[in-house]
Amino acid sequence: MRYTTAGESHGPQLTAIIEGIPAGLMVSVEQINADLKRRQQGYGRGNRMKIESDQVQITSGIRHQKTLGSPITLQVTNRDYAHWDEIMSPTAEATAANSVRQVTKPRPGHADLVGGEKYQHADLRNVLERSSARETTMRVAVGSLCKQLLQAIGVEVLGFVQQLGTVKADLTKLPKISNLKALAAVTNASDVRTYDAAAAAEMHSLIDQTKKAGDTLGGVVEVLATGLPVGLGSYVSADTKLDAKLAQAIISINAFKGVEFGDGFSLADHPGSQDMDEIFYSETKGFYRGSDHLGGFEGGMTNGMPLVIKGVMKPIPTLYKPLRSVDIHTKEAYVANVERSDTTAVPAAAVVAEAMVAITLAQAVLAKFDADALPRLQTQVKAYHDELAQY
Ligand SMILES: Cc1cc2nc3c(=O)[nH]c(=O)nc-3n(C[C@H](O)[C@H](O)[C@H](O)COP(=O)(O)O)c2cc1C
Ligand SMILES: C=C(O[C@@H]1CC(C(=O)O)=C[C@@H](OP(=O)(O)O)[C@H]1O)C(=O)O
Repeated sequence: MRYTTAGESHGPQLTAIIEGIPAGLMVSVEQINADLKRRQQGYGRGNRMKIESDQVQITSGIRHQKTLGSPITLQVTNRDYAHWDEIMSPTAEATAANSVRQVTKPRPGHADLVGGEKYQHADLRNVLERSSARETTMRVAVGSLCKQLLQAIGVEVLGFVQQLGTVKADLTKLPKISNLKALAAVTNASDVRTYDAAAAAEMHSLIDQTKKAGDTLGGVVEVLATGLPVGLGSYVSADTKLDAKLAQAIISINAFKGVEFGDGFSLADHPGSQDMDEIFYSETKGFYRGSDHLGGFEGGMTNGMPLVIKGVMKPIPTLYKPLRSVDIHTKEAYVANVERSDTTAVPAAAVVAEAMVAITLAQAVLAKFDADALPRLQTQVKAYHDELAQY
């Protein structure tokens, strides 16, 4: 399964084309729209989210709510384009407004300067329009479809916020990972998308203070996945390791700078006797582990324990109290351009991370089992589970 997205942040629309989803999957458009809404919510976002109301349109690959096996096209309109058509029209000639409103003072931490140098753009708007995380809308739409496919074989995926700025959710309050539905109910009800109400209140006031100061915040998101078949991915070659592919998927999200599996960097704090997940066997469960310090991976393969992956998001680079920069035309020192911006987008990024994990897991499932038709895929997954139960 492969997909691509297209679209500029203030252009007419966003598009995704997905190829390789099996035929016969019932698709809920409501579920895709609900995930798009989850990505739009989140305390600390800027005014753009008041303008947009992301709704997917499906224009190919699905007939009477069921996938056909052919490429699926998803589209989301940018409502803000109505305010930008003179600046962003794909077809009209440039007007005087375009030269007056050129972006020439690159923002430190955004793609502006390097993108301008690399693509020879004199107007850095040509960079920021595509480097904007507006693009993650389509990843969430694709991820929502992938979650529906994964649910059809018993796999659930959920992303939430573990830390916002310096405020950390209390891990001892995390509901049981085996009950992702309960955790989803708690985190979806929170506008900072965390499970710890006391931490959520602190996150709110930190966001308020930071916004007042013209500054921005990053944080840590966590994604869990349950019900995964044992043995997705492989140890045999560097490019078959599924944990490596998941790390790439997380780091591909705008502003993500680090990734951890299970206990992650703190694995270094303990001797091996405390970090390995010991192996047990029972007639009913088969082989199982007593813990999940390694986040569900051994040898680049899923080991049947929940997948636990975390990613760190740096603070938003655009500051209302802008940082020092240099005008690319005059070479004079200035403060950077101020675009309308979020104070923090960690709650939204948790939904994007969930989508990226769902896409990567769906790709692994479709590489291992039948990818033509869902009923055959389901039969194969069941036969595989039955076979492993006899191992
Ligand atoms: C959901 C989401 C919303 C974001 N919103 C903004 C924003 O409003 N302003 C901004 O400067 N960066 C924002 N970012 C981060 C930039 O897109 C990102 O820093 C930029 O593309 C440069 O890429 P890099 O940080 O990965 O190097 C957002 C990121 C995400 C995931
Ligand atoms: C549009 C979205 O996020 C945008 C991501 C973003 C950036 O630089 O990444 C900058 C802002 O764009 P604008 O200047 O239009 O407000 C955010 O709003 C979105 O998430 O849908």
